Amino acid sequence: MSLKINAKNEIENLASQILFHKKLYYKGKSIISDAEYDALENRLTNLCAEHPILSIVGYPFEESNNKISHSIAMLSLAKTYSLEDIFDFISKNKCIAMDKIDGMALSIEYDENGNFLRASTRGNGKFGEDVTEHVYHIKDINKKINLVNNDRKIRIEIRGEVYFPLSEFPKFTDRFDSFRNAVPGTLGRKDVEEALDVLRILKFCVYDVIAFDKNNNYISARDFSELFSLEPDYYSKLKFLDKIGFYTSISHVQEIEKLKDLDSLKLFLNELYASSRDYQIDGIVFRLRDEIIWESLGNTAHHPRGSLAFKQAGDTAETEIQAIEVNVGRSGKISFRAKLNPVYLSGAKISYATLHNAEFIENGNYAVEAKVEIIRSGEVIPAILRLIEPAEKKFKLPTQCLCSFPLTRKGPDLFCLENPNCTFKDQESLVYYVSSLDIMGVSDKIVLKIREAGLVQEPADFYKLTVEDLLQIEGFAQKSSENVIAAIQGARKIPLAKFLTALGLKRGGAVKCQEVAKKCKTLNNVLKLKVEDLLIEKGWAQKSAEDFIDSLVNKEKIIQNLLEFVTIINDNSGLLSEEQKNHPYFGKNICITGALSRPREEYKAMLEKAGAKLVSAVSSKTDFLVCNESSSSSKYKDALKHNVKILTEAEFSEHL
Ligand SMILES: NC(=O)c1ccc[n+]([C@@H]2O[C@H](COP(=O)([O-])OP(=O)(O)OC[C@H]3O[C@@H](n4cnc5c(N)ncnc54)[C@H](O)[C@@H]3O)[C@@H](O)[C@H]2O)c1
Ligand SMILES: [Zn+2]
Repeated sequence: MSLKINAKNEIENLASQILFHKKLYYKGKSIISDAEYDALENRLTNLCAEHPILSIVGYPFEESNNKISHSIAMLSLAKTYSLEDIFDFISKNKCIAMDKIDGMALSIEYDENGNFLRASTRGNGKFGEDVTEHVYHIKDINKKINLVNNDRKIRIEIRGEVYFPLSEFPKFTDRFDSFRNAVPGTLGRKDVEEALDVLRILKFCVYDVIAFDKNNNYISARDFSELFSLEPDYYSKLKFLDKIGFYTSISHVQEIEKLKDLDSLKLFLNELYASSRDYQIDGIVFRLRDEIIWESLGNTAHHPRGSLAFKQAGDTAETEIQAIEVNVGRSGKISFRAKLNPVYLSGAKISYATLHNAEFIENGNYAVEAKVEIIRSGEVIPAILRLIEPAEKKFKLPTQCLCSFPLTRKGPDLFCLENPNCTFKDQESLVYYVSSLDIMGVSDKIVLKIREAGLVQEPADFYKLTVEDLLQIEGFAQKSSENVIAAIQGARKIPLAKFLTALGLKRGGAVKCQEVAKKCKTLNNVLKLKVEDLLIEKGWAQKSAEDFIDSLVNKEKIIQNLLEFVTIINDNSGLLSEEQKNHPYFGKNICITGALSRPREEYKAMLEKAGAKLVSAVSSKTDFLVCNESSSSSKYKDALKHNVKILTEAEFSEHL
């Protein structure tokens, strides 16, 4: 009896976890690897194969009115991690193998004259989100196709994967955390105009076509091939799509001839995985070549029976936990990470893995000296998969925050709630430190990511970062990591006023810090300042002077640690504000619209530095609209209406 209850609890627990992770995943925000997720689904399949949650396809976007109904359901794929399953599948049927592109499925419909009609996402398989507006701007998707011999006036629907080309990603790391969230993030945007620069570079790879006759009846595989004089064979269908102007990744589509045994299959797959492509794949799809048999096999509620995807488990390795480090997040939430005996996984040296929260540590019995298996599957920060051998001593969860105040337990997490001034949870101050120093190419978003990965606790930690550290964070490639490290290391000489501003001292805005720097000349003198010394200066009241000195004292340790890495240049303030005041954009309201060659965030930072204000709409108070081309956008029209000067990007950047 109790066993049954336990199993029931586990089933419910698994189902709710699966739903939870699905929701995050389809928003492009997954927090566990696919292998971890698939393990949950597998466990549920073993306990209760008919559980309804297992046949849910996708996860719909938030409620909206713009749903498009799919006349033929857009399904998922059957998946396996086992080579034997694949060998079995291809031994029974003549198959082809092709990339399973890690993007987002789209349905593109054309009318009987070959004109682009509308586009939708997969959604829950039956209804998708209308993304017609977005697709107008995706250059890679044809807006007109030419079907020769289309006497029967058939209508076709193309299905494929829209993806973010890898080579373009480095330009967008400050906007997106990963390839995965770049596509849903862009197609999910209500304001298409804001997403133009991304839409223009998205690529589309087609893997299927469906046809309908004048009366909207589905045209069978046999009729389709007769209609266009093709062999009823998937490969011929792809060639046909290629011919009418779609990209089909056909160069990566492999006909499978003779694979005698598992070893030759392994070799075959290794070669496929090793070939170079400008997109990420999350598997290889095996599909029956014969279109008529494929169609006759039909579908389950979840997937077509004639296709099977092979997924490669993320690489795993065994190692030992050397230490468990605590990190205070925004809102005071405590997260934990394991410092590991370094091991190499998928080409990267791994020294840390996330331990998530207090509950994860308790349930998994993780502790210093425990032997664990870790996994890295490309998408997420390395995670601990399981405990191999427990440690002798159990790990004692901390009772105090790094700020010495007691921690509060709430569900699975510990929080620092009792100290409103906890500097450790003061995430913003780290971002502030870097952004005040204007380290080129290191955006707030990058700092936050580094912070969230638990790699920095205080400003001095930035200077200890290595390329290898960054490579462990999702979205950081070799080149971008090298650039970030080079930028940080290149910014070690800091003028005094800037340094004081970057510390984020209470009442210590840029102007006040400039005055203090001018007065004191050296950091040593600043550290000796007393409240009375400030009170004799203009603009300091008792309270503000006290706050400033207090927070300077509080940050003394942080300052000392920084001095191990940075050199402070004695005062030369005053210069900056003169320079600012003379800048042509000083005090101006500037609006930017449409696609530009550089990320908007970069311009924003430059404008702020020049003392300009970036505004989101055009009104009579706006001084400039920056825009590369005339358009029908409301901002452009407003600019004409209010006589706002319109600058091209080139004109605009001349002064930056
Ligand atoms: N990490 C997580 O938290 C998490 C959560 C949920 C799901 N997932 C992962 O998502 C996957 C299940 O999601 P799914 O059902 O959306 O997709 P799927 O993996 O079942 O694959 C179906 C999709 O593959 C795409 N595709 C790419 N190339 C294709 C080709 N050549 N032929 C046919 N289809 C092709 C299509 O978009 C299609 O809709 C699993 O791999 C699972 O691990 C992960
Ligand atoms: Zn604290």
